[in-house]
Amino acid sequence: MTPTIPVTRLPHAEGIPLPAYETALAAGMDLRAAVPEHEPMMLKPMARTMVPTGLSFAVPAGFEAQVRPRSGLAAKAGITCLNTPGTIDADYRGEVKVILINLGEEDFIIRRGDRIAQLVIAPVAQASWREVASLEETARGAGGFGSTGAA
Ligand SMILES: O=c1ccn([C@H]2C[C@H](O)[C@@H](COP(=O)(O)OP(=O)(O)OP(=O)(O)O)O2)c(=O)[nH]1
Ligand SMILES: [Mg+2]
Repeated sequence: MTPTIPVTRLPHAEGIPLPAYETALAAGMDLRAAVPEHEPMMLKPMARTMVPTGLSFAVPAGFEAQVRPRSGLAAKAGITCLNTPGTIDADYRGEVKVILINLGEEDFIIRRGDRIAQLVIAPVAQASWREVASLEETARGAGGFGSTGAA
């Protein structure tokens, strides 16, 4: 299924391409920084910031959008999304922002149009609770947190 997402480009995103799949079967569309041309952002080691994308969009009901890190930025510069995966609710109409943190050792510069994160559209379910006295048994039971062994 290929949902179509209504999107508005805010004035500060003028001229920045909409997020796009970079390859035929990519899962994510790269999100670009809508920072002013003359005011790149500087992210010092261990600092975090909210990077504007200049985009507001209406994710269809039954889907969510996830804001995820780009592996290249993580591997090369220690840049990641602090709240990964960021959750964009289907009823959110504000500007989508990317919360980046610099876990590397060098200052990181974010320039206008840089691809800073990626957006994955995923189906999502809303659940309701049915409170019960006890749960059905399973082989795993309460085992977790390494209960099956390390290697
Ligand atoms: O990386 C992100 C994460 C969230 N959002 C926006 C869209 C999302 O629908 C809204 C709320 O996000 P979330 O529920 O994660 O944050 P919250 O702290 O629980 O805020 P709220 O009380 O508004 O739900 O913020 C972003 O723009 N970028
Ligand atoms: Mg919330």
